[in-house]
Amino acid sequence: MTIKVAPSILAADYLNLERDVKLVEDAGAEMLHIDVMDGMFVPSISYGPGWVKALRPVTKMILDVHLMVEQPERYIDTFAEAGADIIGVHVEATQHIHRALQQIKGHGKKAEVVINPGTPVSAIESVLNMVDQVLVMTVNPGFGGQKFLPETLQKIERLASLKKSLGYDFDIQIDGGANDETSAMAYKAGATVAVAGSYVYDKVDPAAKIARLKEVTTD
Ligand SMILES: O=C(CO)[C@H](O)[C@H](O)COP(=O)(O)O
Repeated sequence: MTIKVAPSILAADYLNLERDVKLVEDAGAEMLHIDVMDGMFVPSISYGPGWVKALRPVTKMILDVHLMVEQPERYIDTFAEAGADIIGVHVEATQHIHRALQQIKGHGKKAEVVINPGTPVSAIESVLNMVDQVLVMTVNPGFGGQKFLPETLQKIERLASLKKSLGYDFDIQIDGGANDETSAMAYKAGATVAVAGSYVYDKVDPAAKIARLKEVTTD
């Protein structure tokens, strides 16, 4: 067993996106992480469903769409139709998290709930039975290249323990500041997927970085 790797295109070269996507796919990444930011829920603005639609035919990787937007239920249908496989919604961004997750599942897509560093696991306990993935933000969302917050490890441990005791089957994903050291710690705590942006794409040899993430998390 190793951690699954989800490179974030936030750190890729947008003018050579197809090349950067194929590079990580060939290196064994299982998912492609697409950070959608609305300039409201988070300060940055990134991309919309057109990007998902453009990416769908160029890769077989799972398209993992992380909606960092206010009232994400307004956009779930559009991203599902664009070709997302997993759609993630923040519990902090909607008054109706249960309905938003139902909406995702209604499209036959995998449903993900996301919590910010300041949000406790208790805020999502009542929906854990209906999700395919829980994303624990390991930085405050909005920007790539931040430092991993080690206090989030306790939440990963708590989720792993709930998953075991309640017999659930969701993935536990980390996002923010993932590198070989922090991914190894998160894997030990129970994380099963690492989103990695700047670690994979910022310097030379993304393929070697992915291999390294797998190496440090091999049981
Ligand atoms: O969700 C995000 C930002 O809100 C990014 O996916 C995340 O920050 C990954 O970037 P890095 O690996 O460079 O920290």
